[in-house]
Amino acid sequence: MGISSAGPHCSVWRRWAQLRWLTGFHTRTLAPQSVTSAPGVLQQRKAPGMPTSVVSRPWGVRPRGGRALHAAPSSSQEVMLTSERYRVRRLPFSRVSDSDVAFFERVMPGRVITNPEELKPFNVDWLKSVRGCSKLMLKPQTTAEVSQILRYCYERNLAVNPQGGNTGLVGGSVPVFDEIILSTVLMNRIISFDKVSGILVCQAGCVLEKLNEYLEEQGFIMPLDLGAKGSCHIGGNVATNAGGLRLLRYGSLRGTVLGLEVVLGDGSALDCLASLRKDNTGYDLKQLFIGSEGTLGVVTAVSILCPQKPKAVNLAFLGCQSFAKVLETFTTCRTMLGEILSAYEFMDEKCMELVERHLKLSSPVTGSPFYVLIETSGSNSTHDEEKLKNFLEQAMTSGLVSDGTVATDDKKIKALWSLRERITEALTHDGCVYKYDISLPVGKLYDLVTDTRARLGQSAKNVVGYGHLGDGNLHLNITAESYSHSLLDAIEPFVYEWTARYNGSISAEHGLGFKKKQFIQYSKASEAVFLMQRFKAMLDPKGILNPYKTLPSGS
Ligand SMILES: O=C(O)CC[C@@H](O)C(=O)O
Ligand SMILES: [Zn+2]
Repeated sequence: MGISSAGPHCSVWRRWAQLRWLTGFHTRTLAPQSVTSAPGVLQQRKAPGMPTSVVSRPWGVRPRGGRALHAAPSSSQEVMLTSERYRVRRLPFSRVSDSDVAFFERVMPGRVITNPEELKPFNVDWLKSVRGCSKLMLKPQTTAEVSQILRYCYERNLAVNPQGGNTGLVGGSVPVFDEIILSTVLMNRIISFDKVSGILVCQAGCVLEKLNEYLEEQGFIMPLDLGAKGSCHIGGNVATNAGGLRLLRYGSLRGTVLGLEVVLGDGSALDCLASLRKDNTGYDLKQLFIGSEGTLGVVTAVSILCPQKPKAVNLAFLGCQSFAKVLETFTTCRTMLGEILSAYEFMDEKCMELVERHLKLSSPVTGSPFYVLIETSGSNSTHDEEKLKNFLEQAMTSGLVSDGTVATDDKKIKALWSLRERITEALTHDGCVYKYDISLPVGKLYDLVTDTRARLGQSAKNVVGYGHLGDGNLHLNITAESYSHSLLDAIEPFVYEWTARYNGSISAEHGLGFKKKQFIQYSKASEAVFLMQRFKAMLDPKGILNPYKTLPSGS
């Protein structure tokens, strides 16, 4: 449908959207996977058909009021061991002995996993791209237990891999060799919530979506939302400084996290669990742990500032004929929507093709090379709709947008969001995925996709670009039939050099983990990396915490 026939009036849009909904757009409702059992304890329930050992499946297995859906890709093929695929040498840590296992059994009886079958899913990342061979997983319930574990590991020189929901995309959440997996899965207690200040204090293993559900009941939401919400743990979110879909509105975790409790490499617990908006007493130590990917300490509890739940939410899903129009639409909507703009996401037509082909989702808006998803969240639906209507009128009459649909009801909003949120999942069905999570000046964002596509030609199956345009964050993804060193060599360091040329970041929100750590110098000066290494040596002198991650090896 062209701009002229749609007409610039909002009600026309909505009627037209409803028609589209009836004709082509499907939503699915899945059974809930998680339940709240005792007050304050958020538990996960095994979904039907799921192996007992897998209580969580990342990247949004399940929808709630949220818009996440569906399971991770399954592959019958064994994932290659990280140590075989990449040239990496095991550091001289001790190996877990029977007496170590006996010690842990005494500390946390019944919460010590040594069964190789049970350990399997926790040794492999969600993308099925890296695999460790840990022989031991521990499931502490309290900070005191985490302290006991780390004190012992420190004495014994045993390496530890802290693990939340295992939803990471850079190989940071699984062991590289035989590190002990320290899972936060049973640390899922809400400690307090203050309705006046909106400050939530909870243990690190609370699932993001469960926290959001808990808050919604009280008229609040989490300041963070991402596709993996159904499985990811808040401690893991903090450890990676996850960005997600609400960052444009509520800012990064560096602003919303007010306090942390962390256990250091020698087992000492650091209580910085403040619940204050303002606190200028000395250095802000919690910032060191936000985004440190479990290499400086294990986050055991989080204090976080939560916004009010918006009363009115609207979504517009629009087609644009060029990336220049995507940018101009952003400028226009920022000006015209102002304080109610809560998300501005973009995706190219390849993304939509893959979502349709692999997940059988059909978009109500087709025929454009680019799509944008604009969300407004406010407190007055009449006011918000009026603003959105004016913006849409402007965008359409000026030719910025060539097609589109709007949704105000919850079900349609979720279904539209899933077109964006499920791109990651669709990509995994397309073959082997090479992921790049890049920050760039917004005007350059799509040039990287175009240049990469031209460079790789037929050697890649698909090269797609999407992401959080409002945050200057591109998700460049390349798929191929199978993993190949030569394709990787064609992509890297090309993508990193390109990014550095424009002073971008080679990891906007996913962290460096195992896969990107060797490339840190493209985004950080050597003096900065050196200082990071000194922090690491000070806080984790034996280097037992998440070794082989974040900081470059061999330096
Ligand atoms: O899979 C990716 O590249 C991005 C995942 C996530 O950060 C998203 O924004 O959907
Ligand atoms: Zn993202």
